[in-house]
Amino acid sequence: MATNLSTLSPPPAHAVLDVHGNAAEDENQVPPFNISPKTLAEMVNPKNLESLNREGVVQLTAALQSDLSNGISGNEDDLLKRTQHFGSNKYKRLPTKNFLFFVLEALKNMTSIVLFVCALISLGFGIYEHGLKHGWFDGVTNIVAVLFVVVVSATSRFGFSKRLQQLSYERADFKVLVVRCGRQCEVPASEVVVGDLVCLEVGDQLPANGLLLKGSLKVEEFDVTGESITVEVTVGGKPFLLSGSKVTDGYGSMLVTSVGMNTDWGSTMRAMNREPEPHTPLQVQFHSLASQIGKVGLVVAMIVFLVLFFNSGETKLFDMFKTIVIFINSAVAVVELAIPEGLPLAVTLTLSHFVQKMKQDKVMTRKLSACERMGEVAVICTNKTGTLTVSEMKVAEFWLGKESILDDDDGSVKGKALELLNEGAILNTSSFVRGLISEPEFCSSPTEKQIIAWAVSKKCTRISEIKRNCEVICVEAFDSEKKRSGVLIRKRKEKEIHTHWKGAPELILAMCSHFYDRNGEVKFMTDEDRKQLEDIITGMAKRGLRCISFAHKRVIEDSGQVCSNLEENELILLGFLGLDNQCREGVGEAVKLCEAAGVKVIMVTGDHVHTAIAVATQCGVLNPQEDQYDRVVVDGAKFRSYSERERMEKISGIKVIARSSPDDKRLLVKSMKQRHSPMALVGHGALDASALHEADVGIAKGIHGSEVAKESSDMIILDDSFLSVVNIVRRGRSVYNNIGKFIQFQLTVNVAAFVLNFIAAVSFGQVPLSAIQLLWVNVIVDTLGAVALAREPPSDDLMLSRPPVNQCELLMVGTLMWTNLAAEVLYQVTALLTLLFKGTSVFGLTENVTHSTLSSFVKFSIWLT
Ligand SMILES: Nc1ncnc2c1ncn2[C@@H]1O[C@H](COP(=O)(O)OP(=O)(O)OP(=O)(O)O)[C@@H](O)[C@H]1O
Ligand SMILES: [Ca+2]
Repeated sequence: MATNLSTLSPPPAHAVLDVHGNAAEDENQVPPFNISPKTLAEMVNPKNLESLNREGVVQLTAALQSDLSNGISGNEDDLLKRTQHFGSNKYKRLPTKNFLFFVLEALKNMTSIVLFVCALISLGFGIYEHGLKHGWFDGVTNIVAVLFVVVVSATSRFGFSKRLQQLSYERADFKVLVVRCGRQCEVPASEVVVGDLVCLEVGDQLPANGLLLKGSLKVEEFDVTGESITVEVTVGGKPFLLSGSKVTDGYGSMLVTSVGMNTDWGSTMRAMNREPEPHTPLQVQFHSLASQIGKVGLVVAMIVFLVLFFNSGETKLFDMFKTIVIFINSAVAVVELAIPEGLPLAVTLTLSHFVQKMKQDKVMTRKLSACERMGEVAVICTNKTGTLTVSEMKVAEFWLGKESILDDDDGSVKGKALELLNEGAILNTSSFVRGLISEPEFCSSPTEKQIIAWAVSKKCTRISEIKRNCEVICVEAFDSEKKRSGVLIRKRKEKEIHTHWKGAPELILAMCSHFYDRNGEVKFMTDEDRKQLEDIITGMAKRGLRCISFAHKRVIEDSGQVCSNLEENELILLGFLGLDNQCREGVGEAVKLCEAAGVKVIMVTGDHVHTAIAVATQCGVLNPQEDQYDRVVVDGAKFRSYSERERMEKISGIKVIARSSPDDKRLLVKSMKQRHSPMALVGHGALDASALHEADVGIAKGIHGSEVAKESSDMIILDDSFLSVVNIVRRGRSVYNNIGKFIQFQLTVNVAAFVLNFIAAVSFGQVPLSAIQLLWVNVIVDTLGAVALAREPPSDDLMLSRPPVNQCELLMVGTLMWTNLAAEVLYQVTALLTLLFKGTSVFGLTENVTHSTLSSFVKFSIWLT
């Protein structure tokens, strides 16, 4: 999109209008704002142009005690005053569920209720039979035991819900670039106040409602139904910007007019908060497994009850009733133990532990189910710059036309070529300077940062001077799709207008008809020249460099009217920069580890094919001995042109996609889905958002990722490193591993206790493990066991020579596990039954036999953990 800045009447730098004549006399007396939050809110949403025109942007800025170029003063008093008057950019959240909620939840459980009622009845019997003094004991112990169980289970669930809450707090806050007191600084979105100037570029998310002051943008808004619509926002047209929208093109700055609950986004967020976190697939499966087992348990419990009842031979009504209560108690306990509620809980705990651990490893989890899916991932698709390689680049080569220029012979370059190149480098960028003028710090993509730093290092360049002399009329922002950026500038001193382009070298070269030579002369580009220039580009790429090409053209002013579009033909080539980008330390090993673990790594990069091959070889993604490049490396354009069938055929071989556009990532995700290979995708740009969203696990980069990409992702790697991705895979596998172990443990205990009680009841007419005892075992198994297993750290052999986890396999749990389980149960039941039936004769046990049975059983269970 070409953005025309010339048509906008530039607002005065300092608005001195005192609209309300309300000057502060006393320094300490905070002058109030004479405009209400309500008026402001209603001006922007619904987009009320009339009311805005009545007020006027300049006057409005002044009324908000802000400045069109310097922003608000931003000191503590100022910020406080603003939040007091206009509110803060925070959203009221639903009160968190308190502990009592979880206690009630646990009490609502059918088993708890039955046991509680049984305990009450047994208290009644006790007192009736033995009098208050001696009869209360049994009943009260039972009641206390039930309550204790309830409290323990409520505590663990309460803790988990708090952790999840914390997670969503962190998620909602992102960094925003604002101008305060003339300086650009990053603040969390929640600290943006009314009156702030916010700088916006492609990929940003709007933190509040406001008005566009400079530049022009395309934003993606959400209408009431949640559909996204693209809206053009211009200063002269409709300058309204709504909180929560995403910037898809252009750049500019906005004045914040409403924050927090005064924006629509506020209500959206509130609605979002209300939705409970949906269960992950594993949790859902285990819930249904638990309830199915519960049903089986119920049937068996009925049988146990009937057997017990008919064996008891009670005839007196009172005794019969009493026995029934005891039996119901036992039967319920059997069911309780049979139900593996521990399974869903174990998954929940394992996942929450995962989230915590990942946070320590600089990974933020936005979606719980992603933790599970990471264990299944068979393909990791990653970009190159900053993930496989370090994020800093270095200018390694500089070519002026066909001549390579070494650092120390700058002086030998004649003419204006170098000056023009520097101009292009400094003005043709969306980056901004942060910090003090004396120690500038550039904030932008690694590429732009390096280009500017290189230009600044040239003796003849002074940023401030160039910026003062040149006015930017029109811009075309860089994105991965277009792979180039351009500006139209007016030089005030020389009264000249120039177009500057920079971008991927083949693209720029194709737009050029002339080039500069070392003597500063402009020469026509013959076919032979063109061929030589192409060879230079290929040569740089083969040395592993990212190549950026620069071109310019002087535009003839046609009756004083400058066209607002950037010219794309007959440009003069200025030169090439080659940026060196080293691999990250340890990436080679990490890629190897993935290979050993059966996870394929695909590198998708916007760079030249040869650059991609060179870097991929360095990082170990390509193996120069084995790989035939024509099979494993594919150009983005070619990949896009494949028919669906062709793509499916070739995709298993592809390891590198070069000169890719964001669309390729989406195609890749789609094809992998069709092949049922779970994939994780690492992305950063705003245009990667849909691919990130569609991938099984979308991973956004924390440092160089755009807000939109982060918003669409499942996880964010805060250090941008590929090593973190591998780390998540390892943890994801450990989730399955721990859960697998837990299933085995829980089922063994359940089945053993179940069988034991059943056999004893049928043949003995009595259950060895009483209801309360079983309840204890249940707590230990379900809760403590889950906690213990969830914390098991991942080991390296989870990665080595092991294929990715397959979810179906886990649940059918392999034959090995069933044999293990059967053997374990058989062993336990035999041992315990021997103890129970023959305890007195064989081991000479005289004590309460059931007591030792219980303790042996508990020991078995704990030992299993
Ligand atoms: N800021 C920029 N201005 C102009 N051209 C650029 C800029 N950044 C990159 N390029 C050119 O565009 C090409 C693709 O860059 P792009 O940023 O799209 O890659 P990418 O998809 O992010 O790849 P990677 O995985 O390596 O990060 C580069 O090879 C370079 O020639
Ligand atoms: Ca249970």
